[in-house]
Amino acid sequence: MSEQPMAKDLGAGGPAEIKDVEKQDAEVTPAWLMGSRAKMTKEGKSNSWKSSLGGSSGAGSRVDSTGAGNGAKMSPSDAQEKWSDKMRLSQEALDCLEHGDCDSETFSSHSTRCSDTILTFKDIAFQVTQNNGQKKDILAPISGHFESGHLAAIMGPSGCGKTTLLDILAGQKSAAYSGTVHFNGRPRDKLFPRISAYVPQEDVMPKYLTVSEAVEFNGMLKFERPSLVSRKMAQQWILRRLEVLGLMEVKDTYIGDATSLRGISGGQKRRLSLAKRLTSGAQVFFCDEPTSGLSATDAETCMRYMKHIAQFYNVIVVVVIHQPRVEVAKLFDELLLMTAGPGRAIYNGRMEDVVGYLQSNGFEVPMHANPVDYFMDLVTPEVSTSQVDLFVQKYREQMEDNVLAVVDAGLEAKMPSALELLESIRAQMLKWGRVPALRNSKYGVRFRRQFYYVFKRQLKLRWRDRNGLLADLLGGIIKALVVGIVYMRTGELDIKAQVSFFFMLCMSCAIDGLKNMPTVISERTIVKTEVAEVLYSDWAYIISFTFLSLVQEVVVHSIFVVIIFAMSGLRWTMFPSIYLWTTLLAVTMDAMYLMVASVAKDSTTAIIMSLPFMMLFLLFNGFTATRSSVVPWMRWAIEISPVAYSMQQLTFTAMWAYEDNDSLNASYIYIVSSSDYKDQPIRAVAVIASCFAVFKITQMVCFHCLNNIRR
Ligand SMILES: Nc1ncnc2c1ncn2[C@@H]1O[C@H](COP(=O)(O)OP(=O)(O)OP(=O)(O)O)[C@@H](O)[C@H]1O
Repeated sequence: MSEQPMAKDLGAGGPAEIKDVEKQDAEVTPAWLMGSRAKMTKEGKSNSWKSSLGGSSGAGSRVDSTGAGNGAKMSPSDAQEKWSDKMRLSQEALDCLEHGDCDSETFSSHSTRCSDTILTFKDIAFQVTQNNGQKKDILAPISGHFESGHLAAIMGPSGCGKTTLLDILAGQKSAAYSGTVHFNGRPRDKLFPRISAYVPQEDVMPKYLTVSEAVEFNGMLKFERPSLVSRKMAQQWILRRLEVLGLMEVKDTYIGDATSLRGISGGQKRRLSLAKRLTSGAQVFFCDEPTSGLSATDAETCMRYMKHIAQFYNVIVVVVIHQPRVEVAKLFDELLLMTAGPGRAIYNGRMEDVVGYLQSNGFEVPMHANPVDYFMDLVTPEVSTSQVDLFVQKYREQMEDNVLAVVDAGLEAKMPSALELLESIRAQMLKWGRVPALRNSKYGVRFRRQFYYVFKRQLKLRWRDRNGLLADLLGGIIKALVVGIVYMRTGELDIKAQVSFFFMLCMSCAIDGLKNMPTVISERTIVKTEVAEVLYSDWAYIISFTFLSLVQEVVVHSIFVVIIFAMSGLRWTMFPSIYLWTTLLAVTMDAMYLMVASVAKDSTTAIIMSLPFMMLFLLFNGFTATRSSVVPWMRWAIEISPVAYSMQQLTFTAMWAYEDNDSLNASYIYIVSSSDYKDQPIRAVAVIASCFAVFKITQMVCFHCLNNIRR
């Protein structure tokens, strides 16, 4: 059983929505694999080990070098033993590749690799409308073809449209573009995200997750574990990925961030980004500037790992990269070089042929010069030595026809579709026990599982952020003590003191939720990346977040109310009612702040945006501004204000609690009538609950919509 396919194989699962291949004999090669081995190759593109593999193992299938039998016949201990063999063989194959001391036969017999795949794109063009209304071409029609086992670079001057092209190829561009992108000779479909991975330039990850947990999270959401693969076995497999990317020594280290938690280094973060996607079993990797911000040494190490991934797992790796140093440039098999204004191809072929191409066109690369640097200088429009027009013309004359011939053949290729690849992978996985039927969904696992993993991670992250939790709890306690001191023994004082205590209590509860806005804003970036990667539906996050933040809010609020009430000296018979109304008020106002945070671009904007809502509810509180004192056309503000309803119900609570105290009771009756209060608990609950529902639904919908706006 293959290493890389393992990830993939584990990805199949769920209800029998497409076709239940469960009953198929796991040893039988699916029919579509027969005769589909002829992988698209450009002349001279295949390297020796690759062509040798094509014959023996067969493109589109995997070699099971462990010889694991049918899972149904294996006992768990047999499975464990065979799994260990598989891990050992995979380690040997990697060592062999790293040290370069084995021939292609040895390598392919040790390593079990992904199916051969191709990615072909034709006439991709992209335009934007400028502020003055004029159209601007970002990409002129551009075509190309990438193959598995190869590391391909997209290079070019800044702003020439490299990232735009990569985003289009990866299916990450939501803006309209023209042209076609085919995977294995077919248009990409909704299953493409399950076999591809996008490694963004800035990978935001939760700081309180360890390296191995981050990798495991991706793996678990991309595949269903076969019944004989225990959690321990799955973890062994994750550790193999960490080994492949040189992350073993930091496997238990928190990822951290630049400010509050020292975690892994920048280079390790880049590699972790790759390891996460590797675990998802992708067969096509799109990487946007994976070396940006890294030292020259780290950049080289990182690219070497990517080269390993391409070769070891036989996957397509397409990398957007700025001028790499010569050692790094040499690692690439293919180069698509672009120029700017608009983005056009000026070289599309093997990296090792660059020097010859330049030479044949009269440009001798100076001794000791980096050929890529030299070439880039010639095609960067702003540089004085620029020869953009000449190279555009040379490309048309010398390369374009060949490229288009390969592209046209690629578009017509009859190779397995994403569904067929997933089916074959699942068929292999059946050797390791039962695997749920393949799902016709862009998600690897069912919503239930998505929710489970997202919720579990959220819980873990909140628990590990002890400082945050402590600050929240201590903040609540300190606030309660400070306010409690001010209103100490209010129960023994007159109506003025008591009513101002209720008013202050409502105000505190109404503004408390402001502190939660930065959390939602910082987590949003992470969720956006993960949702774009099709790891899970954003509803899994929204529901988890809503539940957990509600619980945390209620716990902190409860501590606050108990302390402050105990210090106030009011009668304990009032407590249930006071607790109920203040809790309803706090969670509703919290929902309002989270709603604003879900649309605001940063914390400052969120605070500014929340001010009008806050002022509306706080000013029209039914006490300082009563139903009879406000202008008639603004009375509606009191009718919808959760603060006003809470204040009203607290006043009634106190009035009944002090029924035996004539002077206090009379004062309360006066307040009730002068404030135009009505004892309407059901209406109060209904209005506050409606506000809560409106805020929550708006928050969820806004979060969902904004999350799905890509670029
Ligand atoms: N959706 C869009 N709307 C407006 N402009 C866009 C959009 N997408 C890309 N562009 C513009 O296209 C141009 C090319 O951007 P892109 O990021 O692809 O370039 P690049 O070659 O990757 O640049 P760099 O190397 O500096 O990262 C930029 O000017 C960018 O602003």
